[in-house]
Amino acid sequence: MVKVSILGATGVIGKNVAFTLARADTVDEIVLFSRPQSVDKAKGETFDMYDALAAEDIDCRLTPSCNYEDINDSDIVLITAGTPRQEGMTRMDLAIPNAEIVRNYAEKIAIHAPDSIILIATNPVDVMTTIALEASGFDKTKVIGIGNHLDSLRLKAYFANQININSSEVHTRVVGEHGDHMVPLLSSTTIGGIPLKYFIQSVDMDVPRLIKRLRKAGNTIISKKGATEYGPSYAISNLISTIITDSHKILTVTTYLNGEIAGVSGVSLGVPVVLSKKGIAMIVPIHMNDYEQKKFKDAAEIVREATEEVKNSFNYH
Ligand SMILES: NC(=O)c1ccc[n+]([C@@H]2O[C@H](COP(=O)([O-])OP(=O)(O)OC[C@H]3O[C@@H](n4cnc5c(N)ncnc54)[C@H](O)[C@@H]3O)[C@@H](O)[C@H]2O)c1
Repeated sequence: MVKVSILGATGVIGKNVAFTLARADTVDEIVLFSRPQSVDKAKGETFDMYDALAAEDIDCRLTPSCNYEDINDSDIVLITAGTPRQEGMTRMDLAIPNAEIVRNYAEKIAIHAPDSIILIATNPVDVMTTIALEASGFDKTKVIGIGNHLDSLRLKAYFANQININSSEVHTRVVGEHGDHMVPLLSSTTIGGIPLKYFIQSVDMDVPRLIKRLRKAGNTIISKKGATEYGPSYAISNLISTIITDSHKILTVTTYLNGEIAGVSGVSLGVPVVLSKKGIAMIVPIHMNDYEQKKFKDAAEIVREATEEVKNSFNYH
């Protein structure tokens, strides 16, 4: 029996993750948790999803709820509740109000689903990962932010499209902050097993332009359709399926660092990890060139400052 609860399930990301996960048919129950004022909407979402699942003969239980008891015994609890980013806003503009929501939910998860793995999508996700870690009191291997997984998927797709090859041939990662200070690891990117620096000598590829596009990807989508939807939802359900199936894939997520990468400590950042049904089985020791390492450390300082600012704001309430 595999149970996943989604806190913020009536939102764009929450409901899309619920539907994507249900369709993947790897979960027995999904709790669509919302505030009392939104629970009727959560009910409507489940009715609509059941109709779609009937067409595919999928028997996944969908539980709309505003009652914390319903998240009891969840294997994974995903937090997507929060204010979404509007055009022109940085993820940091959302930090303080969203931290209150994440802190409250993390405390409730610790009471009702103490053996679960917590996933956080709410932005700024690197800051929220530390907030959830401290509020839940969980081991750091069990509190995971949806950091740079989506950024890494985007970059992989850009490279593949640019040279018209299957995306499975591209191995690339984005680490650091999920935001303006993301660090694409070009030095360790390979295409068909060949390091990028050799590959770009024989194909026409404007890498700086691709990186610029990557940094603006979220804002570009928000400016054109109001919200990011399919990309983050598929990235999140992909992470959940990797954990549930214990498939030990290496994916890039946000985790609290204790000096494992570039000596960075006391802050949550996106790094590649091995994911198992226990959470983070291992942080993968990445090699960065001097430029990437400097940018990674810069990102660490920026996220650390924002995390401190958010934590200090708690004292005023
Ligand atoms: N990490 C990523 O890759 C990524 C990608 C996309 C979105 N996000 C983030 O995920 C979050 C949700 O995005 P969305 O597009 O689904 O937003 P949305 O506005 O569609 O949904 C937000 C949800 O949070 C709930 N909510 C709002 N205020 C609340 C409060 N005070 N207490 C409890 N619940 C509250 C709403 O009812 C709704 O269910 C945002 O913070 C967004 O920035 C992260």
